[in-house]
Amino acid sequence: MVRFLELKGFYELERTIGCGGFAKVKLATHLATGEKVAIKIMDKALLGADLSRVKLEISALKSLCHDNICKLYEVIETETHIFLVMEYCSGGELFDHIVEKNRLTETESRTFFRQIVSAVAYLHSIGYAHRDLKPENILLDKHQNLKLIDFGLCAKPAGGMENPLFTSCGSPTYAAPELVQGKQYLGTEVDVWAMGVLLYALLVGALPFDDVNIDSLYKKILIGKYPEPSFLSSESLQLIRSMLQVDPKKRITIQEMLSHKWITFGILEPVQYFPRNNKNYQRDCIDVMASHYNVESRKIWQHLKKWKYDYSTSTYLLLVAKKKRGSSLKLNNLL
Ligand SMILES: COc1cc(O)cc(Nc2ccc(C(=O)Nc3ccccc3)c(OCCC[NH3+])c2)c1
Repeated sequence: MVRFLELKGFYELERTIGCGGFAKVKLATHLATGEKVAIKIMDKALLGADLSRVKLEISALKSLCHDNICKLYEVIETETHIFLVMEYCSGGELFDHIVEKNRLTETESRTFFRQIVSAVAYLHSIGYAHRDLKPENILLDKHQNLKLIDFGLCAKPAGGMENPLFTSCGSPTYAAPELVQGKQYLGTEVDVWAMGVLLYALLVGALPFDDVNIDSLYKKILIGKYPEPSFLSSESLQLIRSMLQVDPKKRITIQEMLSHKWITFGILEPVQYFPRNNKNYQRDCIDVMASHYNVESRKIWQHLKKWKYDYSTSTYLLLVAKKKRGSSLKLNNLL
C-alpha cells in the first residue's frame, strides 16, 4: 500500500471501506486518542476540474455541526493528495439495513426519517442543499443514529437558496422531475423530492420509480405515478404524496414537514434542527491537551479558536466524542 508519510505517527490506515470516482475511504486510527476515524483520500492528479468542487465540500463541511451529519475532524493537504479525516460510522449504510429487514415498521421509519428531516432542515437553514440524498449516503453509527455523508455535490447558490441551480447531479433514481428535465431548480425542492423517495424506500422496501432503462425511468419520474401498497397508513401515504409532487411549487417544504402529523405522531413535538451549541469549549478536554503537550490551557484554547482543522482540531473533537461516550480522557504519546 502506498505509504503516506504525512500521516505517519498521527494516523494508522486500515482497510478500505468505500471507493468512489476520485476518492477512496479508508478506516484509520487517530493515534493520539486511539479513536477510529474514516479518511477520504483524494488524488489531486485524478481530481482535475473537480478540485474546486472538493474545496466547496470542505468549506461546507467546516461549517456543518449537527448530530446527524458526519463530522469533519481534520483536513490534510499535500503536494499530491487531500485527506479528509471524518467521523467513523460503524453501522454501515441505511440501505443495507432496509434490505436485510425487507421494509421497516412505521415507528422505525419515523425514528430514522425524523433524523434525516432534522439534518436536511439544518442544512437548508444555513443555505446548503445536499442534492445527492440516497440511502447509500446515509450511514448509521453504532447507536443507530443516522449520519448524512458525501457532500461532494452539495450546493450553496450565490445569493442564497432562492436562486436556482442548473447542474444536473446525483443519481437519476432519486432525481426530481425538474432536475431530469434539465430545468432550473431549487436545491431545497430537489432535496425534498429525494427525501420522498427515501421515505418510500423505508416504508415499502422498494423504490417508487425504478427501471433498468434510463428513458423509461425518466418517464415514470415525470409522470410521478408509483405503486401505493395497501399496508401504508393514510398519514404516511399523504406525506409521501406531498413530497413526490411533480410540480415543485406544489411540493411540501421542509419547514412544513417539521410538524407534519405523520412525523410528529406519538412524539407530539416538531423535529428540532438547530445544531447543538457545542461552541462552548469543553474545559476538561482542553486541560488534557494542555498537560499532554505541556503548554498552558489558554494557549490550546487560542489555537483551537482558529478552527484550522489540523491535528489539534481532530484531537480536541475526538476527546469531546470520547467524553460524550463516557470513555476516559487520555492521550497517547506519539512516537
Ligand atoms: C461529511 O461526511 C462525509 C463526506 C464525504 O465526502 C464522504 C464521507 N464518507 C464516509 C465517511 C465515513 C464512512 C464510514 O465510516 N464508513 C463505514 C465505517 C465502518 C463500517 C462501515 C462503513 C464512509 O463509509 C464509506 C462506505 C459507505 N458506503 C464514508 C463522509
